[in-house]
Amino acid sequence: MSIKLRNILIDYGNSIAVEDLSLSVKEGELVSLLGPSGCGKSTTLNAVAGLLQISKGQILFDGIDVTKRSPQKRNIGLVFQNYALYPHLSVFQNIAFPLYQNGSFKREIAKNNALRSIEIKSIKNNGKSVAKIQASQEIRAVLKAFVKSYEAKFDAIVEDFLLKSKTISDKYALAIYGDKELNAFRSRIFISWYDGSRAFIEKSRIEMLNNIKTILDTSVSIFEEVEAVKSKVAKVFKFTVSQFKEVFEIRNIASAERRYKAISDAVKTHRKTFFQEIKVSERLAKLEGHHVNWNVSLKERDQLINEREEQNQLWQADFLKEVEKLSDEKPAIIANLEQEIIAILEKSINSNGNQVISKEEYDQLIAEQTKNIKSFRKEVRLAVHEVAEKVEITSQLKKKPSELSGGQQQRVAIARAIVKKPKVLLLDEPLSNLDAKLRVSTREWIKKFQKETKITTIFVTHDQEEAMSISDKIFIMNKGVLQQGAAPMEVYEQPANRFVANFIGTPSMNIFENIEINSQGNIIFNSQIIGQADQFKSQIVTIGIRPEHIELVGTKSTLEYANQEPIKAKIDVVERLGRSDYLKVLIQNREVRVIYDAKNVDSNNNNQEVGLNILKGKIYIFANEAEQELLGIV
Ligand SMILES: Nc1ncnc2c1ncn2[C@@H]1O[C@H](COP(=O)(O)OP(=O)(O)OP(=O)(O)O)[C@@H](O)[C@H]1O
Repeated sequence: MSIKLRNILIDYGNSIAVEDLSLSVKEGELVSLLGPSGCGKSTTLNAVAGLLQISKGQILFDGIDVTKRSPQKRNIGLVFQNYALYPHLSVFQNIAFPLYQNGSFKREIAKNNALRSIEIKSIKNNGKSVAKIQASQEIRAVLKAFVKSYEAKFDAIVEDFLLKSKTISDKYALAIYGDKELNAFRSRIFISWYDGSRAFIEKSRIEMLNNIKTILDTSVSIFEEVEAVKSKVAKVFKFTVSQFKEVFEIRNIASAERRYKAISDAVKTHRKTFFQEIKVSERLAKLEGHHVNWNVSLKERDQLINEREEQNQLWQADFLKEVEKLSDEKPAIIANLEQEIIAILEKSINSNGNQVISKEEYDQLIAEQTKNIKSFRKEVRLAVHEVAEKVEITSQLKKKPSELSGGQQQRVAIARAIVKKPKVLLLDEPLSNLDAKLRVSTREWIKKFQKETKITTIFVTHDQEEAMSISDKIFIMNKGVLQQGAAPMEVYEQPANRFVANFIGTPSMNIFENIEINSQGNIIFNSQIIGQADQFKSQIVTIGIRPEHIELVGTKSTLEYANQEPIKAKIDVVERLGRSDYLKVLIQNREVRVIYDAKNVDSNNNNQEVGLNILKGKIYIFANEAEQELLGIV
C-alpha cells in the first residue's frame, strides 16, 4: 500500500508538533522518520496510525483518503518501543491475541464456511456450483448493459445523421434558390456573387459528404466494438455453451449472421465511394473558385445546377435507405453477436464444462468443498505458525516473554503486529530498548524481513546510523518541519541544509559560520586559504567539512586537496573508539574533528603539531542565514 501525507498540521493547542508536512511512501518501501527528540516524528506516525486526529491536511492510503478512519479500519500493524507483551501469556498466545480480538478474522472464516455450505447445497440440488450460477448472472448483466449502450449509440447516430443532413439540405436548397435568383438579373455585376454562391454550394456538398463519412466511420467502429466485447466476454467468463444459450435464448442465428455480413460489406463499399466523391467535389470547388468561366452560358449554368441538385437528392436518399436498413437489422445484429460469443466460448471451454456431472465428479466437488470448511482454532494455529516462521521464533512459541531476549521479544511484537496481514507496518523506535549489539542485528533482521514481505513500513528513529542502514528513504524532521526526504546516500552527500548535514554522519560535520570567500573566490579560514569557490566570490557563508574528508599530512593519499598548503593544527583530544577513532584538533582556537590514522599520531602527545589537508570537492557551502540551505559543494 502506498502512503501519502498532504500538508499535515498537528496542533496540540499549546504547541504545533507538525507543520505543513507532505511526504509520499511508495508501496513496498521502508522509510524512516528521523530527527531529534521532540521533532514530531512519533506524532506523525501516530497520525498515520489514526491514533490522533490531525488539525489540517489529508492522509491517503493507495490514493484513498483515510484521514477520518479509525485505526482498526486502516489495516496497519503497530510496534512500539516498549513491546508490551502480555507476561502471563505464552509467545504463541501473544501472537494469536489480535486474531481472537479481531472480528474480521472471525468473520472471514464464518463467511468462508457459509459459502462452502451453500456450494455443497447447490451441487446437491443443481449439479453446479454457486460460482457458475453467479457468473451466468454476471454475464447476463454485462451483455445487457452492452446491448443497451449499443442500441443507444446506434439510435444516436441515426438521429444525428437525419438532423445534420436536414440542415445541410436546407442550406443547399437555399443556396440553389439564391443562385437562381441571381441568374434572373442577368447582369455582369452579379457574376462574382454568383460564383461565390456556387462555391458555397460546393462547400455544403462537401460538408454533407464528410458528415456521411463520419457516420459511416462510427458505424464501423461500433462493429469493431462488438468484436472487442465478444472476445472480452469469452475471456472473462469460462462458460459452457448450453449455459450460455440458457441465458440468452438465441433465435434466428443463421439469417442474422448473413445480414450482419451484408451490412458490413455495404458500409465498407459506401465508405470507399464517398471518399472518392469528396475528392472530386473538393477539386471542383477549387476550380470554380479560381477560374471563372465568363463565357459559359447562363442556360448551361442552370443545367449544371439542376444536375447537381438531383445528384444530391439521390445521395441523400441512397444513404437514408442504408441507414434504415441498418436500423431494421439491429435486432439481428445483436442476436448474431450473441451467437458469435457462443462460438468463441465453444472453443475455449473445457469439454466437461456442461455435462451432467458424473458420480465421481459429484463426490469430488463435495469433498473439495467439505475440505475447505475451516475451524477457527486451526486457522489461528496456521496464522501464528506462518508469522512465527517469518520472524524466526517458531522454536520459542511455548515460552513466556520473560524467557526471551530483548531482540526475540521485539520479534514477537512484530509477529503480533503482522499476524492480521496488515498492508502497512508502523514501527516507533522499536530498537531503542535493546543493547547496542542486539540493536544492530535486529535492525539487519528487520531490513531483511521487510524486503521479503514487501510490507510498506515506516520506521521512527532518532538514530541517524540506524536510519541510514535500514531505509530506502529517510525523511529528516526538525521542529515539526520536514527538512529533506531522500535516499540515505543522497542525504549524506547532498544534504538540503545545514541541519541535515550536521544530523547525518558520525562524527558530525564540522560547521563554521561567517566564513569569507574573497573577491578571488578563495575560502579564507583563520587567515588561510583552504579552498576555492569561484561561484561564491565576495560572500560570507557557512562552510561544512566532514571529519572523514580531512586528512593528516603524511597520509598516503591519491586524492586531490582543496588547500594548497597544509593547514596547521594542534591536537587537542584523541579518542580511540576502535572503528571510528577520531581526534579533535585546534586550528588557532577553532575545534575541528578529524578521522585519523593512528600510526601517524603520537596519542600521548596532546599538543602535537599536525598538518591537515581537505579533500577537493568536499567543502559544503551553506547560506549564512535563515534556513542555511546548501548552496554548493566545492
Ligand atoms: N499529547 C501532547 N500534548 C501536547 N504536546 C505534545 C503531545 N505529544 C507530543 N507533544 C509535543 O509535540 C512535539 C513532537 O513530539 P513527538 O513525540 O512527536 O516528538 P518525537 O520526534 O517523536 O520525539 P521523541 O523522539 O522524543 O519521542 C513535542 O514538542 C512534544 O512536546
